[in-house]
Parts: sequence; structure tokens; C-alpha cells
Amino acid sequence: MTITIGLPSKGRMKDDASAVFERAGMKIVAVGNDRSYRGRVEGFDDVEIAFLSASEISREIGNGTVDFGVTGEDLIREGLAEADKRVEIAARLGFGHADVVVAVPDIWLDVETMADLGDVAAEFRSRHGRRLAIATKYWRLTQQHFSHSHGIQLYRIVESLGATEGAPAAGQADIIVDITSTGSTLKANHLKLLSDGVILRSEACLVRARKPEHEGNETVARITKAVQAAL
Ligand SMILES: Nc1ncnc2c1ncn2[C@@H]1O[C@H](COP(=O)(O)OP(=O)(O)OP(=O)(O)O)[C@@H](O)[C@H]1O
Ligand SMILES: O=P(O)(O)OC[C@H]1O[C@H](OP(=O)(O)OP(=O)(O)O)[C@H](O)[C@@H]1O
Repeated sequence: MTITIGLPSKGRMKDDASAVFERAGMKIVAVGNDRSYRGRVEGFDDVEIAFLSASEISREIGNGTVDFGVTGEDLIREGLAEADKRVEIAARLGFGHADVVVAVPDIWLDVETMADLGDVAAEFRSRHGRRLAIATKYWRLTQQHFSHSHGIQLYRIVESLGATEGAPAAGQADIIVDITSTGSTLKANHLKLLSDGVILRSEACLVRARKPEHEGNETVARITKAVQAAL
């Protein structure tokens, strides 16, 4: 059985992901020319590399097209319903750190916690004639955090595909859910993080699709061990 590993073909995780595999003794070589989206691993004849974007890797692990992948935990938990049933986080790789957070305008002085935000959401319609609007590309994580973890039901999600932090100032939404690493984008857009507003602390992970045929497979065990030992 050939084991396929999805690695980032571009973006911020690409170089660090290749470096982890190299440290694990799994040197990746492109098949064909440098622009090829397929690769192999020296010394691992039954392993194939598929170069994909970080969000494609999450999707392909979810549907089992690839056996392993390197991507952010945020993309796994956002992209896959019941992620823990479908995938296993085999290793946390120590790069690509980013927190998915709830942030509100700085000038909302009396809103410091999710409970405060729940009060604002409850009164929003009577005060403003509409529901509290949240700009995000993290629909699933937002719904889990607001509806399930904090019992806040009165809000509306406004899909944002970029420059999410600008949405409140642009009048497209009231608050945001997005990733932050240094916090400088939030600050520049006059937004503040709620004290219990961290939804997920994400980093790059080696993720395995849970497949029955992986049970007892030596290559699967060897890849997992090699990467874990390289950290
Ligand atoms: N400062 C940051 N901004 C955005 N993403 C970050 C940051 N730090 C770490 N990440 C992580 O990087 C991953 C996204 O990587 P990247 O932006 O390179 O993907 P991408 O190549 O744009 O993927 P796609 O095109 O599929 O969206 C996410 O898991 C995210 O959590
Ligand atoms: O907390 P900070 O260090 O300011 O980082 C957070 C910002 O970085 C990312 O955007 P980026 O400009 O990297 O572009 P992207 O959204 O296209 O990935 C992310 O979407 C945030 O906006």
C-alpha cells in the first residue's frame, strides 16, 4: 500500500514542514521538475508526497485522499466536522503558531469577557434593530464557541475571506473571529481580545487520517515515529 503525505506547496508552513521531514531522516525530492506537485521520500519507496495548500491538506485528510498531512490545527477543526473521529494529531510540530480569537472594538469598554458579549448580543436587536454581526472565515469554530460553549444564540455570521480585522471599521460587522499571532493586526485595527476569547491555540501538526488499513501498517508507524523523534 502506498502511503501519501500532503505537504504545503506554498505559504508560511512550506519550508518548516520540509525541514521537519528532513530532520526526521525523510528527505523529500520532487518528482519531475521543481514545479511538480508530486514528490517522493528517499529511502521510503512506498511513500508519495502530494504538495497542496494548507487548507486543501485539511480537506484531503478529511476525505482520506491523503494518509498524513502537515497543516494547522485551526484548518483541521474548522474544515472537518467531528475532527477527532476522522483524524489523529500524530505530532505538534512547534511552528505556525496562531490563536483563533474573539475580538471586539477597543471602545467597547464594558465588554471584557464572553459573558459581557452575551449581554450585548441579547440586547443588540432592541438597541440596533438587528443581530450582532461577527465577521469571520471560521464559521464552525465560531458557532461552537458562541452557541455551544457560551450559550450565545443571537448573532449573525458575516463571511469574510480576507482583511477580517477591517470589517468593524468598514461597518460590515460589529466584532470578529480571526487568527492572531503577534497581536499587531488587532491593535492596528483598534480591536481587543476578550479575556476568555481564545477559541483555539493552533500550530502546525502532523495529522493522520484514521483509516482501518493503517492498523499494523509498518510504514505508517515508521513515519509517525520518525517525525515524533525529530521534534
Ligand atoms: N500570522 C498568521 N497568519 C495567518 N496564518 C497563520 C499565521 N501564523 C500561523 N498561521 C497558520 O498558517 C496556516 C495557513 O497557512 P497559509 O496562510 O500559508 O495557507 P495558505 O497557503 O494561504 O492556504 P490556503 O491558500 O489553502 O488558504 C493556518 O493553519 C494558520 O493558523
Ligand atoms: O497577530 P498578527 O501577527 O498581526 O497576525 C495576524 C494576521 O496575520 C494574518 O494575515 P496575513 O497578513 O498573514 O495574510 P493572510 O490572511 O493572507 O494569511 C492573519 O489573517 C491576521 O490578519
